[in-house]
Amino acid sequence: MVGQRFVQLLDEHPWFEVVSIAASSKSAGKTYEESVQNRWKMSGPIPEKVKNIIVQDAAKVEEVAADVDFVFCAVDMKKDEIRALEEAYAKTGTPVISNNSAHRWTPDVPMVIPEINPEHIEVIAAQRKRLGTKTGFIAVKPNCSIQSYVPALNALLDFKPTQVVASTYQAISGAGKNFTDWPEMLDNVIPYIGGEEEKSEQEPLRIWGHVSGGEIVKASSPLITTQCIRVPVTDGHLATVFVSFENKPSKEEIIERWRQFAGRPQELGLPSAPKQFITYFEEENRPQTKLDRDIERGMGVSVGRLREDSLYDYKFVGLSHNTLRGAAGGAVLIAELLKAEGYIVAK
Ligand SMILES: N[C@@H](CC=O)C(=O)O
Repeated sequence: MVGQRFVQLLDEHPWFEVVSIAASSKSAGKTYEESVQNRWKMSGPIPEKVKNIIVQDAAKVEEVAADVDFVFCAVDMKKDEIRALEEAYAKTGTPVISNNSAHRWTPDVPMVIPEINPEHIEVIAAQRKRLGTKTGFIAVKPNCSIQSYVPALNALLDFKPTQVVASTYQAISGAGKNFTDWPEMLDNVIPYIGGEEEKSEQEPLRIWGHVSGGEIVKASSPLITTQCIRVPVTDGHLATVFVSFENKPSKEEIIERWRQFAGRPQELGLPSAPKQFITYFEEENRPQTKLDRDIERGMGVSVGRLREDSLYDYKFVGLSHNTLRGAAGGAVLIAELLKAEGYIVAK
């Protein structure tokens, strides 16, 4: 599903053109249209420009890499196989922008939300040395769920958040499914998503870490605990968040920080960057998954229901589109940042 989102987002992209699509040997040799037959899950049609591309075998690394300036990677394989595949591409001198979790904790691989930690891409120099390449590297995006609460907390880091409790209400597209292939989700809630709570608690700390000695050193605070729940919606991960601070801000200060928050993508005017990264809703019944997930073409984050709490300092609700900002769109934005900063160049 993320692969399909990439294809959809890259159609008409002002900087990037899809020239090659690679998959397992099972799909190799078919046209892209044949390979996704009956499995196309996007709302629009398959873009004309890619329909007749002959799918290559992703395992034939040298062959695929010869045709491209960089690759996006979203695959369903074992983690050690993904690590090896991505490193093999990087070693051919090809940048890899990955949606997979395999390299999220490799010390010299940057895991980036471009508005939050663009400076982590500096670590690429050390990674290139280790991989023995002047031009290749791997950069990854974090898990989709954290985008529904990390941007809102990031805007408040000056007030030193100490404790965070987040519960995520995650769409079924996060599991690569729709209601046709997952009927069990109709009229149902499943209180378990394998590995999700660990990712949701740990990945924000890596995003808030810093580069030192050619590695990313993760932050030690705030303490984060999460519960991740699968809910019957197609797209959009919503989070309810409780937070306490060392220096408690006023409600007005928080809303002002959210409204003002912009980062490197906005400064550089990157094509996929939302103009307004965080939108605060005053209405007490917003953000709503269905109404607000597409804000800023699915690349913005919505927040609402900010109020004082009886146990923590504040509570609020956050929402982001999991396959746009949280997956393919987030990866395209990373690639745009890396191109603008000179890390991705035409071969
Ligand atoms: N692991 C996530 C993927 C993001 O959409 C999930 O299962 O929802």
